[in-house]
Amino acid sequence: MMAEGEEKKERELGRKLVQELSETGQEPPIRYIQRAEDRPIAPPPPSSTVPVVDLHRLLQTDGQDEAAKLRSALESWGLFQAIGHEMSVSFLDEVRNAAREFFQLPMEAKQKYKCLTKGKLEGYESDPIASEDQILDWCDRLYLMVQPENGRNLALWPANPHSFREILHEYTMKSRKVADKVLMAMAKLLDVNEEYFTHQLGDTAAVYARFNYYPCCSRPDLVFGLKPHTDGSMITFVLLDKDVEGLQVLKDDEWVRVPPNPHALLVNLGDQMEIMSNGIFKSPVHRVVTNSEKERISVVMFYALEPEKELEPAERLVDEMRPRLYRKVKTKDYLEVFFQSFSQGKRAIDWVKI
Ligand SMILES: O=C(O)CCC(=O)C(=O)O
Ligand SMILES: [Fe+2]
Repeated sequence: MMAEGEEKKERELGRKLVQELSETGQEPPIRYIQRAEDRPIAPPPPSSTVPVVDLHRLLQTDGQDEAAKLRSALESWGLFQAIGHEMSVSFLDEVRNAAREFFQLPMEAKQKYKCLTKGKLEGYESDPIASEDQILDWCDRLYLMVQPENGRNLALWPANPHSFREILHEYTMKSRKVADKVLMAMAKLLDVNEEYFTHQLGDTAAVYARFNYYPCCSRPDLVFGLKPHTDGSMITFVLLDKDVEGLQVLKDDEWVRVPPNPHALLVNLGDQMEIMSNGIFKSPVHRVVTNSEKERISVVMFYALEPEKELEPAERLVDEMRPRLYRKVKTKDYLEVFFQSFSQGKRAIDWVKI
């Protein structure tokens, strides 16, 4: 572990990326070490496995069985592996490879994409520090707004690998189509207007791509790649590493490992959907563990309401039988509380619970 003097020096010189810490092969610095009671312990074999939903089947006229699977997945897990989404494995591999190639560039080449504006989260960096006593995650990331298109900061979009921008654009467009389909199927399940969620997102939705890179860690028993959290989005897509496992989801107080599946896109509900569905659908707590031998990547798309929009349960889902569970807030106010809570390993949703 890092001595106190060394830590002070680090604070003065600026922070190292996790990749640089990993390359030293030393034990993780103290700021990454979880409290004894929070450390990852390998979960026992789970009593259930993450549900898989075939989106192609779901949208066919006889898709009732698949719709029932979707309902159960969203009510009891808050996530599922989507197949039949019409993106080919070779395309998904291109996205994964673009991510991997970016993180493999020399450090000087990546430093260009560091965001220098304080308070802005976009760009290449390690876990942003939001509070003094925050325990840091063993993860570097490249975080980019992809929609609305006029909100893109192209200076932070890597020019290398040379196909990166084109692939990210294509992935953005294709994923959005899938997101709209999933959201329409969800609206149908809830018996609200089929376009309720897609309209709420609309042209102004804030969509961010986050490329996560989890370098090898000599002490996976002490740190998290990502500490337990929920997403602040409405819905999230995670393109998991093709080979290396790491993501776990909390289901009935038990950590369940999410296995890699090269064809699938993991669909994960965020807090905004839990609120909008008045608690019928859940925003699951999940975490990422590290690996001493293998690095891992993931590519995540977060779909969220435009920051000025009001966030509240759909009126149709509030009645005498099901009273309103969350109060109305402005999305940007929610997200501000969300990022603070996230850094401390706390849930923001309690702040809007009635
Ligand atoms: O890397 C993963 O598998 C999940 C990432 C995640 O949960 C996130 O970026 O919010
Ligand atoms: Fe997440």
